[in-house]
Amino acid sequence: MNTNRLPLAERRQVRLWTRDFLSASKGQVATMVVLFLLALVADLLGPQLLGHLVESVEDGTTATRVDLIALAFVGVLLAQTLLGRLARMRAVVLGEKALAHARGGYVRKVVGLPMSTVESVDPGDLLSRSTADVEKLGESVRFALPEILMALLTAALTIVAMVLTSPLLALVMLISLPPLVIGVRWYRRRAARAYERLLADWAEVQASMHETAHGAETVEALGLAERRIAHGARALARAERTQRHTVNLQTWFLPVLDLSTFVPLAAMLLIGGVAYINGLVGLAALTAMVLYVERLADPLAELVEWMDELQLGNAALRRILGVEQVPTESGTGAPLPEGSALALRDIHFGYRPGAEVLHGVDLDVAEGEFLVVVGPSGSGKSTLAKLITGTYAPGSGTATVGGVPIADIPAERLRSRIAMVTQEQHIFAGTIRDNLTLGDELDGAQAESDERLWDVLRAVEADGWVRSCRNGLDTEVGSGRTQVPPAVAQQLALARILLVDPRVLVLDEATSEMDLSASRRIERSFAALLGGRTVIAIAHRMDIALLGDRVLVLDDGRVAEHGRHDDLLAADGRYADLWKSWTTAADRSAVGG
Ligand SMILES: Nc1ncnc2c1ncn2[C@@H]1O[C@H](COP(=O)(O)OP(=O)(O)OP(=O)(O)O)[C@@H](O)[C@H]1O
Repeated sequence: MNTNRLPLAERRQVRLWTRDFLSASKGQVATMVVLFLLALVADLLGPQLLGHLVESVEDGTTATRVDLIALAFVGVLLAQTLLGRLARMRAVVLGEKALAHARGGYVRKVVGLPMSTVESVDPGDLLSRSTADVEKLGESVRFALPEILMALLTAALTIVAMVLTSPLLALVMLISLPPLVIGVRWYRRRAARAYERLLADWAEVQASMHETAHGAETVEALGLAERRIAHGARALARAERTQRHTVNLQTWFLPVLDLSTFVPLAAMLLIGGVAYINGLVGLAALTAMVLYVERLADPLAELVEWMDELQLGNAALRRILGVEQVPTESGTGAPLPEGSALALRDIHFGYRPGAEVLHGVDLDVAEGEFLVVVGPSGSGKSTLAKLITGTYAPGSGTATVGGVPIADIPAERLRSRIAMVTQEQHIFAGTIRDNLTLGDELDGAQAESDERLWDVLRAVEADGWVRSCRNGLDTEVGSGRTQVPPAVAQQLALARILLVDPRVLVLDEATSEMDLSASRRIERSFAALLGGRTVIAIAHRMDIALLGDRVLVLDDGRVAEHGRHDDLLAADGRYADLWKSWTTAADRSAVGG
């Protein structure tokens, strides 16, 4: 079982990301803040009007004046509601944009990770970062951010209004500062750690369930159900303990918060009363001040409530951005390969320490040569292919293309040099154009011209089919839309590779479904793809060997023989044995069939 976890982003990285995002959306942020401020100013006018009302009534006023103040109060209330709504809508839009930005970055990074990294990390960790964590971040930016912004602005403006109303009484508020500052600092540090642990614990729960579901057949066959249930229960228990811890932290913090809102209210009534009796403040100012203090309690409570969500979102963002720290490429300054000749020298490789799969492979493939690699199952053919395509770096020895070590070539540059063609022809939901240019979009390159797309479609002989579709290149395919026949799917996959135009092609399993006698069209499409390129075909069927210029025989991770088909047959060695047993089996199945 794999337990490698992706790293967590540094707090500094999260701050940088947030700053970059905010500065890229300056205009929207400014509009949102201004709307919030206007809503708050309207909100703060309320207590002032009520204060005047109280004072006017005490001084003896007319009904008209009371009506006017009441009308102004209603107007202010309406303006506040409208502006508040507009501001929140802006905040939600901005939040969605931030979320899309984070999610897009994560997906771009993950699809660019080397296969060796993807295979070596805990799948639950990888999965939960793109599902549960993105969801947590989403809740945080959609709901917590606007609320916190609103609460902060409310608190700040309320304090400003208090200072303007009565600087003397505003000083009373200082009483609540020490417990508040100490309490928040104490809580924030602990809560941040607890939430990070909580997300990691939930990722483990997800990993455990994923592994059990994924390996259901093995679990069933080996009678591992009880063990897997216990494994899941342990992961859940850990998550539950952490969750309890976070609740525990809150139970300590909330009373401190209550205290820091209750004490100033009591102090304001007391000191304000004394000040009023001594004529230091008027009744209007005192009424407004008491209302302001009471109002401060709400944003403070909101702040704490939503700060938890924000901490959770922050922890999620650290996990999402953490993937950025995984190196996608080795040396970026490697020189460009000259030509496409391959040279492997004394390659040793194993997936795990102490279990070597390739034991000193030497191989030269000339530019434009078509080499077929054959060998018994498990002899290391696919492993050799993965080293040539740079999926894995050799443990020792060197593998070069055009004189440059493959491991030193940055992944996106390597993709346009060496491509792997497999049997899988996935059609993505989208237009035919999207399906052809996938690789370009990932690399951020210029979109291909239609002319070029038709050229490659013609080369693989799929142009007729695309023309027969009503919308041509814009025909929607995949996921229940226009059906793509399997042969065309294969041709589109080959066209995709033609667009990337790699100099070296590694065919792994790609040829296993190829019917040499019947599927002439696919065969011709393949011919268009192979022409002029260096090709290494991993053959799981021996008759593919007939297509190559040369055959290499792998046996137990070593090169047993290499040469032309006829010469190897004449040599009557390992190749001749494989050929004989394959042709006999093929004859038998032909007779049987
Ligand atoms: N991802 C992996 N992790 C660990 N071991 C692996 C991995 N892939 C392959 N192996 C092991 O490496 C050895 C060589 O496997 P490889 O797939 O390269 O052989 P192959 O010749 O392509 O076999 P086949 O013809 O059956 O596909 C086998 O013992 C296999 O179990």
